Amino acid sequence: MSLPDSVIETSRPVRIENFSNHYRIMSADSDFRFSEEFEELKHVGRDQPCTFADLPCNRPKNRFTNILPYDHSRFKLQPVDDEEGSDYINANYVPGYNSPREFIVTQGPLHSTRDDFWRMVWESNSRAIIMLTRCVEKGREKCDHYWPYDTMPVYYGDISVQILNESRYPDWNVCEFMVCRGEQQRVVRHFHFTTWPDFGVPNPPHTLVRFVRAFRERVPPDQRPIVVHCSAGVGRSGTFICLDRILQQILVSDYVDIFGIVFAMRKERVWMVQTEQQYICIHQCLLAVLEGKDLSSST
Ligand SMILES: CNC(=O)[C@H](Cc1ccc(NS(=O)(=O)O)cc1)NC(=O)[C@H](Cc1ccc(O)cc1)NC(=O)OC(C)(C)C
Repeated sequence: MSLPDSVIETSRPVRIENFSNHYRIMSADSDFRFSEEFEELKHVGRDQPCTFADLPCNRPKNRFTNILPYDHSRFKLQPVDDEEGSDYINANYVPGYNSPREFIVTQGPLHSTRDDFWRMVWESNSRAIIMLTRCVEKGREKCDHYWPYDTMPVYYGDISVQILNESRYPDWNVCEFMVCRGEQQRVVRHFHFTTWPDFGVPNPPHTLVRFVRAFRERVPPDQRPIVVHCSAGVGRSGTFICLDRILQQILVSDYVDIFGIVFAMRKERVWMVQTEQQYICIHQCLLAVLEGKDLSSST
C-alpha cells in the first residue's frame, strides 16, 4: 500500500559542500540508496484524476495509454465553437526555478495533434521549444516531424511556421522559426537534443549540462512558459527540467534538493524523471559541475 504524500517527506535538501560525500553514500553497494530514494517517488501524484484525457473524444490524442495528463495542471487550449474535447492536449504545467508554471511539458506530437501543438505554443505565448527525442528511434516513431523540412513556410491549422535559420552541433540543433497567426508574427526558438536514447541518459551524462547552458544562454529566466517534450513527455523532459532548476539554484543557495524537485514535478505530471538511471544522471551532472569540470556550452 502506498503512503499518502502527506506522510512521506516532500523534500530532502543536501548541503552543496557535502554533495560529493552524499553521492558517494547514495551510490555505494550498486546505488542501493539511490534505488531506495527513487522508489519513494513511485506513487507521488498518482491519486489525481485524468478524466479529460480519458474522454472517448480525447483518447486518440494520447500517444501512450499510460501517460495521461492530470486534470488539475493540464494546459487548456482555447475551445473551438462547441467541439467536444477541442480544449484538450496531452500537456501539463510543471514548476521550474523561476515560476510555478515555468514549463509546459507535453508528449511528442502525433501527426493528428501537431496543429493542436502549434495552437498550444501560440496561445501560451511560448517563445522556446525544447525537444529531447529524435522523430524515429530504432525504427519506431517517437514524435511527428511537426516543423518544416526546408525554408518554405508550412501551415499547421491557421498557424504558419517558417525556418529562419539553423545551427547544428554534435549533440543538438538550434533553429529559429517565424511563427505567424493572422497578422501577428513571433520568433520561436527550437532546441533539439538529438543524442539522448529513450529510457536512457546522454553519453557522457554531462553533455546535458552543456545543452542546458546552451539553452539558457539564449532564453532568459523571465521568458516563459517554455514548451518541453520528448516522446511521452515524462522521462527525458523531467530530467532536463530538474537539471535546469538545480543549475540556477546552486548559484544562490547552500542547498540542493533533487528529491524535492522531482516530488514537486510528479505532483503535476506523471513519471517526471522516469528511470532510476535518469535520477542518478541528474546527480552525476551536478557532481561534474561542482567538481569544476569545464561544461560551457561552447556554442
Ligand atoms: C515503459 N514504456 C512506457 O511506459 C510507454 C510510455 C513511455 C514512457 C516514457 C518514455 N520515455 S520519454 O518520456 O523520455 O519519452 C517513452 C514511452 N508506454 C507504452 O509503451 C504503452 C504500454 C505500457 C507500457 C508500460 C506500462 O506500465 C503501461 C503501458 N503502450 C502504448 O501506449 O501502446 C500504444 C502506443 C500502441 C497505444
